[in-house]
Amino acid sequence: MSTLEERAVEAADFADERLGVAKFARNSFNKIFPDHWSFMLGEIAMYSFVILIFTGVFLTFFYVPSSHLITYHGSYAPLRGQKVSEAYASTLNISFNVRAGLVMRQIHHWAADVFIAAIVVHLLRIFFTGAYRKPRELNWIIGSSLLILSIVNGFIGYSLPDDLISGTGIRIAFSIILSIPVIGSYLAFFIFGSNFPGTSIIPRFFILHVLILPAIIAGLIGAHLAIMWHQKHTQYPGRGRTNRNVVGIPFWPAYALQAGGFFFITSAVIAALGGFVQINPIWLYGPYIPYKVSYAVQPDWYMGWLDGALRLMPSWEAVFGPTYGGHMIPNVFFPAVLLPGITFGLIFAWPWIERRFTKDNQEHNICDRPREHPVRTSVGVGVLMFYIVLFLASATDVLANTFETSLNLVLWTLRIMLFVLPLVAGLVTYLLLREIAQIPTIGEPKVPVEIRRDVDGSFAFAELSIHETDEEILELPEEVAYRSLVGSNGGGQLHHATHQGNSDDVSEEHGVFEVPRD
Ligand code: HEM
Ligand code: HEM
Repeated sequence: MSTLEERAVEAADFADERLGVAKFARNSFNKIFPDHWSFMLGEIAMYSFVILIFTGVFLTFFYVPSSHLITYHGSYAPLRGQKVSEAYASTLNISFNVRAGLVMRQIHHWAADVFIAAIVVHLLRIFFTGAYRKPRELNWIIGSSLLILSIVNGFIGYSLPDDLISGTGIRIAFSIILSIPVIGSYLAFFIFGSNFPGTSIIPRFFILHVLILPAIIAGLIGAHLAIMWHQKHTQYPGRGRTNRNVVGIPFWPAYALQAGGFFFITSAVIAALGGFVQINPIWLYGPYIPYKVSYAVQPDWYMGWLDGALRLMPSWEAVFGPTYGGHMIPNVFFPAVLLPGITFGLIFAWPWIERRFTKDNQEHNICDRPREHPVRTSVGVGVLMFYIVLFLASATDVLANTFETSLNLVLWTLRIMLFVLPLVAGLVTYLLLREIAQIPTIGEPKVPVEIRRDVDGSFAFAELSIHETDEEILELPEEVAYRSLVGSNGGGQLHHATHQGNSDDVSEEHGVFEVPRD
């Protein structure tokens, strides 16, 4: 052994004798992970969060969290001589004077958008495959909390530059908090430290954005992954997969290298977006001045549904009659407090709502195919459509301009679509899935077809039997050697065994292992 190897072995022995790391490492390295492209969605969210931390730390070196007004003398000529906040001036400084500052800002912003998009699609994957059912309800709850915290941190993040768009967003947030019955005005003054805009909100947002919320999010992601590791991932139905086993690739080296590679791919895509696609050019919007607002002001995409709800809400002001002292609930309360409350309340409660109807209290480690659950799938599609229409509604002014029509027409069209489209989408999905269920061959393995072309140019089709293909394509021998892990939890040694080949084993899938789930 070379000296370097000797040193490495000594270091490993040192750690093992004191911390018992060898057993832990062996158990972890041998852990079996089911594999499917849709399991990468959670990973994209995780990797984007890592990118957010790296780029965010860079930004903290230069960003100044202060609403204090100064006269701008920086390198962006059109704004010279204007009164702007230090926060705005420092973000301009990051964009124009700090080396790699603009690309870091843009990567941070793109990473935030990708992060939340990945979370939402990950949630949809979990929903449509029923992966939230027993025993994974706790991870569903932690995940839903992560979604809320990430949206809030995204909103706070893009409020930090204190430009005209973000300032408008903070003003809307102030009105929303004010609208909460009884406690609204106290809460708004507590959070803002004064009437709007005040000078406290930017520094307070800063500390929430760079420390408190990321720390909570990081802790919850840790818990989320630890629970997933302990419970073992679900797997899709397929050859050899049962509710009681785990079929997949070992953590080391296959899974870890695949995941590591995927981290670099995610980083590369986000870096390319940050490098080539402009996002949030705050110098074009100008500094925040409370009495100003501009055309085509849109928040980041994940706030679009709330903005759309605010726009679509009719101008009703609910007054709770004389019995309650004639208390008026401001209009914004319904779309901006009640709607998110109901939305997230339903998301949190979904596993239990479903259980109430299905009375299903069994453990489920095999994912559902969405088509096999027409009710759940069509409810999901209908609800998704509701939020897509709300999202579209955040662009009412742009839509009216694009289609050269009146804002009122766009507003009313979207109001009607908000209730009609989800019903239609849900119903069509339900009917289609019922119809698919009638197809006799549904769920059966696809039958391979051989196409032959004759010398005269005509084609002849012949169906091959599954048996034929198994033999011809996979070349399965009678006796197949397969490796399996013995011992519980995937913690045992890898060993070889001989196994009688049958259609239900997974041994012919290269590099794939099977272990008992418990
Ligand atoms: C859930 C995680 C996070 C999200 C969704 C997020 C999102 C955002 C967004 C959208 C912006 C506006 C960027 C722009 O166009 O200027 C921003 C700004 C900022 N973020 Fe984050 N961020 C996150 C985590 C972090 C972390 C962990 C740090 C630091 C440790 C950080 C530091 C900053 C700073 C200093 C700014 C202001 C500078 C600027 O706007 O360029 N962020 N963030
Ligand atoms: C910051 C946000 C999140 C991160 C970083 C994250 C990360 C992950 C990762 C890496 C996995 C394993 C791979 C996969 O199945 O995709 C996973 C699984 C899971 N996540 Fe998330 N997740 C987040 C948010 C959510 C949300 C919003 C929900 C649902 C409301 C959720 C529910 C679950 C569940 C139930 C599992 C287990 C899935 C299974 O075994 O099939 N997660 N998460």
